[in-house]
Amino acid sequence: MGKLGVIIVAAGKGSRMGTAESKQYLQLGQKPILVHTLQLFQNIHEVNEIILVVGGNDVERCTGYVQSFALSKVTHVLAGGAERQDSVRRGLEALEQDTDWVLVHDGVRPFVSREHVFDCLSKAKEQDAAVLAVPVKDTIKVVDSAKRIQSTPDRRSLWAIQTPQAFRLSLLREAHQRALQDDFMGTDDAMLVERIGTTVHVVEGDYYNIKITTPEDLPWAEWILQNVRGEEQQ
Ligand SMILES: Nc1ccn([C@@H]2O[C@H](COP(=O)(O)OP(=O)(O)OP(=O)(O)O)[C@@H](O)[C@H]2O)c(=O)n1
Ligand SMILES: C[C@](O)(CO)[C@H](O)COP(=O)(O)O
Repeated sequence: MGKLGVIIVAAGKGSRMGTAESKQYLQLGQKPILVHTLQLFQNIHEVNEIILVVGGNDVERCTGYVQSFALSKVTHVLAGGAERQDSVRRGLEALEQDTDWVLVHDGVRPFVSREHVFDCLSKAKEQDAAVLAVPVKDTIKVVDSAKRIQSTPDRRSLWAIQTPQAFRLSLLREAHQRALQDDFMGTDDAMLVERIGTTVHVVEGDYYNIKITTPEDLPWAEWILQNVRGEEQQ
């Protein structure tokens, strides 16, 4: 079976949301967005440990959440880094030594379904590395800096990548170490694993697993909470 650790990254500034309060602390229903996400993983029996990575000024507030929402699996509340990748790396350093598998998940994706978390983890246990994703619905163009279309990739090969991303822990640690050595910065963990030559497998998720990013995501998030995922989150 092997021990399972989860890293929740929530140290971003939320600049695209544009609110005074960073988006992970905005209320969704009765609780901050980040608390919904944490409760989801707290309630998965197979999870042994959760590392929560937050902004340097938010460690105290989040330690308070751990107490008040009885998030007993959160063993560390750490300050993150300048980029998401730096925050994940700090989380990796904190995981217990005997951890075998790790899920990395965005603190601002509160609607991943339990079923898809298990699907992703199962695939990683077979193949070492797996991520949730959905097929893109739009036609995607490659556009240059002068806003001229350069090409149109075949949509059948395009997937929008989500989290969680699941890995054998030793593999993800190596991938982060190599990225650090090479001064490589990626926008997700899969990229770091891909570049060291390991295949990452895609597991189909669903379109409700949004990353709350811009203001129009907020009413959509409230709707998903009320109509789709409300029961699961309590
Ligand atoms: N230095 C960073 C940057 C991002 N994140 C986290 O990574 C996740 C996905 O990032 P994104 O949605 O881009 O969040 P922000 O960086 O906060 O948003 P923005 O780019 O609009 O500033 C979020 O949970 C965010 O808090 C992090 O832990 N550390
Ligand atoms: C990891 C991620 O959520 C997968 O879609 C995404 O890459 C995070 O990117 P961002 O630049 O931090 O929004």
